[in-house]
Amino acid sequence: MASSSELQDYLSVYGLDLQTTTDTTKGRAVLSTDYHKRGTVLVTSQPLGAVALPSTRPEVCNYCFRKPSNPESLQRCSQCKSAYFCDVACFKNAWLTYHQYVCRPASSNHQFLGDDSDQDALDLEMLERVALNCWRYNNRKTNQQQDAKVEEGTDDTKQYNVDEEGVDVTMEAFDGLMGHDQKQPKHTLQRYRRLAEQALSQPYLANSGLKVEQLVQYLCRFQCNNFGIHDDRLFTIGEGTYPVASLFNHSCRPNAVVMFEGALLSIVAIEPISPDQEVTIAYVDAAHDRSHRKSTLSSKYFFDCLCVRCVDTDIYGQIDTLLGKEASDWDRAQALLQQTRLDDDSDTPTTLRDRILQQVNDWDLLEMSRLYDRRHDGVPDASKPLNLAHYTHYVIQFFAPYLWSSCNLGLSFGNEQSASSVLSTTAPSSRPGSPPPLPSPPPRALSYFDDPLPQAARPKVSTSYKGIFTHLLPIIQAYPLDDNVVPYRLTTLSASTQLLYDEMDLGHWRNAVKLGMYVLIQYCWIYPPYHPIVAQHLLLLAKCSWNSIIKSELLGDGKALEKAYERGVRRWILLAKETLATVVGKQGEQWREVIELEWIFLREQKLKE
Ligand SMILES: C[S@@+](CC[C@H](N)C(=O)[O-])C[C@H]1O[C@@H](n2cnc3c(N)ncnc32)[C@H](O)[C@@H]1O
Repeated sequence: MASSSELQDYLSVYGLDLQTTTDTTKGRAVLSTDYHKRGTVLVTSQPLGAVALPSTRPEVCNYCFRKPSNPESLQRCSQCKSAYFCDVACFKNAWLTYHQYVCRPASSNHQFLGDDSDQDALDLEMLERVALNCWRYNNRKTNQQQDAKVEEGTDDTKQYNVDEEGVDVTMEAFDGLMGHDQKQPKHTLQRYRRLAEQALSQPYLANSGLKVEQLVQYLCRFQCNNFGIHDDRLFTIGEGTYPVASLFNHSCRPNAVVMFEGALLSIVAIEPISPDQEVTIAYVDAAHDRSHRKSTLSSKYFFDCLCVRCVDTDIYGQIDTLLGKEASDWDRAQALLQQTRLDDDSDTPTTLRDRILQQVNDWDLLEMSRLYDRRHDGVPDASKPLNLAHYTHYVIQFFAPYLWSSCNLGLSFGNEQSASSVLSTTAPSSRPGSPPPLPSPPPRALSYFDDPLPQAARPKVSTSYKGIFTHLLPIIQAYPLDDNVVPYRLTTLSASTQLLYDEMDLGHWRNAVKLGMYVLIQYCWIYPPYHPIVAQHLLLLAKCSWNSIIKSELLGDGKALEKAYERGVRRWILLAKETLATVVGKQGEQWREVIELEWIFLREQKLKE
């Protein structure tokens, strides 16, 4: 067994410390010992076991979990016909570590069958993989101890590099994980016992000496600790046991996020973190209502969340009141979206989707921009329900300066500091992988604004989240509401997000821009500005705005509208570049896309001059 300092040594290299709290439910907490900039990779974590979701198997390398842009380039195992690999090297590594044990001829292959919702199949596969690794590790340790006895006087120096996560570190972290075995419901333990017996019936585990109780304990740990593995678009592609990453506690307003490069997990700071501050990640999506978050955290992780967002009196806590109850709203939204339109002759939209779409179709972007322009004193008409268009344009006046100042782009009226120069200083140097050779347009071009929004924007209120919230909450809550489409409710957000993707699929780019702006506002309430979901959404907005320019040119919509989209493209690209570079990194597809879009956009602007 590794001495307890090996894990601590590993964490200390990253400026982190694992401390035991006085709260027995909480257990340990990871505290920072240094000042960490936003974007810093706080720690990396290797999987003890990782399984791809059945639906993603033909697209993901079964060993390294990379997802090539062309899935056809993956090579399929000729025996089981269900595992795909980047190349021979990945196949060999997989074969040596686990695939030789789990690979069965396609005709007898039960394990890989099933769909993503077949939790038993996923749990069983993960259990077998982790059990195999634990068994091999224990064997190796026993052999090493015997060898050490024979070679008396052997040097007892460490066998690992402290800055690399050796297997000793992974195993020490795994051994200490909480499983809340005593709190698991009886039926769950019965299910785990059945899975454990099934795993031990496999020929390669039958003689491992592992016991059913031990495997039941592993399964309890999986429930409270495992991660969904996502690709760089944040789509879940698999599940992994990452013992080192599992040391981090939860907050609904976290200061760090989990990112993946293939199967390698990184914990990345999304806010500056000071010494003695706890590093937290989110176990559940913050875009859920408080009762949903709390019940998931309580049933799956066995704790009552008392984070800053879940504490009533705090400003973040009040956000949940604004977003509304999700359980009923969410169900209603889904039901309404599914509901087919019964009366096709009627002009009155009958589904939530139709109502939102009608508001989006009626939404005059130019008129709204003028009404809520800094030169006018536009506030929504208090006698009418607050619709999506008025809500979005009114609130974005507050959130645009907030995003700008949070992202520290240094753009303001009379301040021509180049965004790229700021980018180069804020981009993390610790991130692996070098940027691809991409065109680099003149930096001043994008940061030059023909209108000096947003820092000079009206209304002049604080650009802090708290300031905006305190100012806006009583105002937007004072408006009468159309019960069917309440702009700030989670129900409306979820329905609008689906509609946004549908409109993009249909090439309705101008509607997509409007919906995208609305969704951005809701994200600003819910996520910190450097959250990867926000970064990804900014890129989407930039793309929709660019496509709207093309469409406007084709349809001859007029210069004013084109200008509005151009301003949008500039802003969203700048923000997307900054946030992507910081939290997602410059090695992925999204970085390439934003740089290419910037290049095309600036070339077009030059041609127009
Ligand atoms: C992934 S582990 C986190 C590391 C854990 N604290 C440890 O010592 O191993 C998840 C467990 O930590 C505890 N936990 C995590 N976040 C918490 C929080 N915000 N409040 C209370 N307990 C928390 C719960 O017991 C949960 O089941």
